[in-house]
Amino acid sequence: MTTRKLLSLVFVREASKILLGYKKRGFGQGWWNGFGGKVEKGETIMQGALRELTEESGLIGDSLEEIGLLTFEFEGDPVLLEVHVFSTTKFSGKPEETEEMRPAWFDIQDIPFKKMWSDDVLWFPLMLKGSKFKGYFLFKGLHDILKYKLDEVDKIEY
Ligand SMILES: COc1nc(N)nc2c1ncn2[C@H]1C[C@H](O)[C@@H](COP(=O)(O)OP(=O)(O)OP(=O)(O)O)O1
Repeated sequence: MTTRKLLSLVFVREASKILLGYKKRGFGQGWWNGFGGKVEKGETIMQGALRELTEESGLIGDSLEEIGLLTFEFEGDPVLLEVHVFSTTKFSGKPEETEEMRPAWFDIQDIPFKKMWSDDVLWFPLMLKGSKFKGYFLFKGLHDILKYKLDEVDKIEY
């Protein structure tokens, strides 16, 4: 029987730059990603996204927009990851290194895809051009994508 784990993933944008965090520990350690994590009991996905953004980057987000819904399956693992992707250009504070993440701004022409999850190179172009998207990815191990489906959508519907 499969179960679903809810997670958030937040990207902060400014002009032609995007803020990524280098994951220092845990799932995705050693790779650059947005900021996010598990949605906790009693909080909405949006509340979880805002909390994780602050915990991992020191920034306080404002007006997060949900832009993507990604489902990840890992071969042999009955737990599906349902990752809700958010974007914002509105925030306060300064990015600071935390126990979990080291933030850095990247030009959108210079995103370090070789040091990121292998699905990112497939859906980032949709995010960067301002589209909303839904995707499913089946992984073998942590690197290889066996199959995937990715669609641009008008609206994120659950
Ligand atoms: C499998 O492909 C993935 N690609 C991308 N780009 N991001 C992913 C993928 N799988 C998971 N993620 C994101 C979703 C979350 O933002 C983080 C994982 O969060 P984590 O497991 O670290 O959650 P926390 O609540 O922060 O964990 P702690 O228990 O360490 O606090 O990666």
